[in-house]
Amino acid sequence: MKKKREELPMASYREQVLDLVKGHQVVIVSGETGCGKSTQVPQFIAEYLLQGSSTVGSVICTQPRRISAVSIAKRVSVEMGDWPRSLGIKNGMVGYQIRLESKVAEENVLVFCTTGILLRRLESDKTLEGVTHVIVDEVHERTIESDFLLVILKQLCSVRPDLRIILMSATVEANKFSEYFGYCPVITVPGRTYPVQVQYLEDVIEATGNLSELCYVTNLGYTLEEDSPYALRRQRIKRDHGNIDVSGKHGTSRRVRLDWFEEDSDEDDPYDPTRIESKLTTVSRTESTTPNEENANQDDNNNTEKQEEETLKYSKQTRKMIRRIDQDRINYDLILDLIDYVCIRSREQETPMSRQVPETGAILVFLPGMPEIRRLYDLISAHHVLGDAQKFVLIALHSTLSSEHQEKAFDVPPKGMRKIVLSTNIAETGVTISDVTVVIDTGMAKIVSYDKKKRITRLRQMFVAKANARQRRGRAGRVQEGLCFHLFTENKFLEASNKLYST
Ligand SMILES: Nc1ncnc2c1ncn2[C@@H]1O[C@H](COP(=O)(O)OP(=O)(O)OP(=O)(O)O)[C@@H](O)[C@H]1O
Repeated sequence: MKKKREELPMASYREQVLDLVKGHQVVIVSGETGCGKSTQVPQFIAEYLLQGSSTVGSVICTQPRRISAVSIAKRVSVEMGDWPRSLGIKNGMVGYQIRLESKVAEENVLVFCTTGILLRRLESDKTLEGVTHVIVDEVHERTIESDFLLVILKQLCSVRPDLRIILMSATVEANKFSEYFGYCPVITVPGRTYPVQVQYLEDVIEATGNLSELCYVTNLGYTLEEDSPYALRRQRIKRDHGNIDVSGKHGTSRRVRLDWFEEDSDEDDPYDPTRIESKLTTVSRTESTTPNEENANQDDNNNTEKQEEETLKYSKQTRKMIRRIDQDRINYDLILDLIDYVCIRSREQETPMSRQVPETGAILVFLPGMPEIRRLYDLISAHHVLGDAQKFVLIALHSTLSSEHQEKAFDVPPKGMRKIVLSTNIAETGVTISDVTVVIDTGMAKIVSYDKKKRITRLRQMFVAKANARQRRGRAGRVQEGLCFHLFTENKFLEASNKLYST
């Protein structure tokens, strides 16, 4: 455990963090995913307080979600050497507090809580008596609560000059927060994750559909019939010839507009081999970027040429399927087939794809919301093999479920059993489900948006931004190497917005 801590990129920034915190009232730690900011920075401060001659002081670390507050508290408690199950007890160093659940003792030097809990405390304890350090994690998510907390903390700075505030953020937007806090110092820490093999929809279909021509049949066998609910309705294409003059009786003439609708053909045009490829590779590059996103875009640009070449390798059948498939719908048949392939059929084959599939470890499926989780849960439970509760542990992860239920996602099942976690974007950041080796990403999320006309906020199902898709795939490589299936095409990924939405 100690060695693992030392290997995290954050470990070599310990002294720098502590020195800056001593010298400045507000410090920003901007770390890439997996650098260890959520688990390490709170420990650095807590350990510093414990080593000090004075016994006064405590650290509060806020998390945007209940699940991350609890899971990080548990991890940190173990890393700090607390006895098992000593969270929130008198002899323990670490505690946590979330809605309806408080495991905190006065003696705890480090307490994790949700942003809402700290806001509630500030109503009655305006100066945060006894607290010497407040750490606000994932500030880049920009929720109303976290923004509001920053406003209050900024005011508190002048009342409590001894209070130290540490804001932790992904690399995007760190400078904005620094500006808000009078250009306070920012420490930037590189990330660390294990390699994750990425398969897009076209790879999945190529490997599952029509490879007998290429001599390696995978037998996943996913095909999409034209009348499938997951198939696109035939597109109607508007043909417009503009205004034309039409002559009438007695030498009169009239100007009319000539336009009509034609049904788009589902067939690949044999005389125009570039037709499908060009549709598959046309990428809009007009999005605006922030400096921090430029690296990501550079990667995308470098990939474009390679991608154009690679697109040619997909068979006619795959290209036809990609054209037919409706990527805006959750394809439950394909997800079920893929889980079945990962857990069962890939073991029986020797193909390039099956060799990449990890034989053990948990499968994490990203879905947009509770109705979708419920539907897939029912389908898996009714499956002739995956529904066997002796071999598969099925867990739903959603913010409305109790923390007791959410915690089951972190338990590693006994040998021989495989865990399948169906989650919304709450598993996208902040939490580490240590045994995940395979991620299946539908690319969809439900996002709170404000309807100006109706003046209401509502949940809209949207395609995720590039950064979110990267974040999701990274969940397969937190603790070991992994594999990610994105159930959308590489082009859809490249066309996705650069802007990170908040989870
Ligand atoms: N419960 C756990 N079990 C095993 N390893 C863990 C656990 N929690 C964290 N780790 C290890 O510590 C690393 C850092 O985790 P941490 O949550 O601190 O990262 P982070 O930089 O805050 O990233 P993110 O913001 O993406 O969550 C993980 O990548 C993982 O290797």
